[in-house]
Amino acid sequence: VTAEMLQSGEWKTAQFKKYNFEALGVPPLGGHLHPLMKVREEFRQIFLEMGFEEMPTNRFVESSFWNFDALFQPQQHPARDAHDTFFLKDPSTSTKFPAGYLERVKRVHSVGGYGSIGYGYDWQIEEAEKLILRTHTTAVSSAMLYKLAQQKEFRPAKYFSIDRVFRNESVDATHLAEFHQIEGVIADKGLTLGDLIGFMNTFFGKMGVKDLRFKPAYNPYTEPSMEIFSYHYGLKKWVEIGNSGMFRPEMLEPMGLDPDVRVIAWGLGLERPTMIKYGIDNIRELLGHKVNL
Ligand SMILES: COC[C@@H]1[C@H](c2ccc(C#Cc3ccccc3)cc2)[C@@H]2CN(C(=O)Nc3ccc(OC4CC4)cc3)C[C@@H](O)[C@@H](O)CN12
Repeated sequence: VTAEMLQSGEWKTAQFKKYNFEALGVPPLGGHLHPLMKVREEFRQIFLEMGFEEMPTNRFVESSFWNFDALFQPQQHPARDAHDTFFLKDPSTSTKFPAGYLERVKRVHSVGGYGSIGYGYDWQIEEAEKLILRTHTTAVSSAMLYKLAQQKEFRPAKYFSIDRVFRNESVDATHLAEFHQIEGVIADKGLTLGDLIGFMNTFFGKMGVKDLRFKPAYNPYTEPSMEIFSYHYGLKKWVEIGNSGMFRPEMLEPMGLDPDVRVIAWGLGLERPTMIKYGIDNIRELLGHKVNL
């Protein structure tokens, strides 16, 4: 029946075939999770079954204070300039920080403390107030550790996060201006580098990745730091699968954590394992053909 038939009255004399009530409707297309979200869920289950608590990473905008200064990353570090970081225009700053903590961060950057000589530069609050798109989820890890340090009684903690991070980098077939970072953090008294190495073997072992190798590396916020490698039998070569380290005292003690509290942490990306698992060799396929990069 059409609108014309109704208007003209033709519907009164039209011959219609018998309605077949047995006819099957068109089967609705089933939805499906995006490959990145399927792999995210696999990692989340591994963390949850190992007793980790998920961190609140549902805010992409971060202050430079929590993303860099709290992590003892100096204000003149190249990662903090507009070539690598997305700065917000409006609002451009946040000014709410815990006063005492901010003073201790300022001091440890400029004159040192807690056994450190610091960086010896004139730390500027204006730099710390700048709002950015977080460049790593470690910004949330620092806020969680600060909160842990405010507890009256220290208790060990295991946190994880899997969420988007943003870097103002040139994009190519395997790098985008944004990607997903997977991060794990374990805080306890007396943890050692051996515990970190052992835990990496256990964690990656749950994904069938064995025989890890660790290479000394540098991060502003961890000392020692190690890149993590695994032998890829398909590619017949060692591939980097993540980065790790022990958060520095210059990061932990200004928060108020006791000097004997050690925090081991590690991170990896979500895109690479997803592309390997699903045999995707161009990151554009991961984000749909519409993404003109
Ligand atoms: C700017 O790029 C950063 C991203 C991403 C990354 C790197 C470091 C961290 C970190 C950290 C960290 C360190 C110390 C303390 C806290 C966090 C997080 C993500 C991956 C890290 N990478 C990466 O994921 N590679 C990877 C991971 C897993 C994998 O297969 C699965 C095991 C089965 C295969 C490959 C290495 C490279 O892909 C690298 O080119 C891209 N990296």
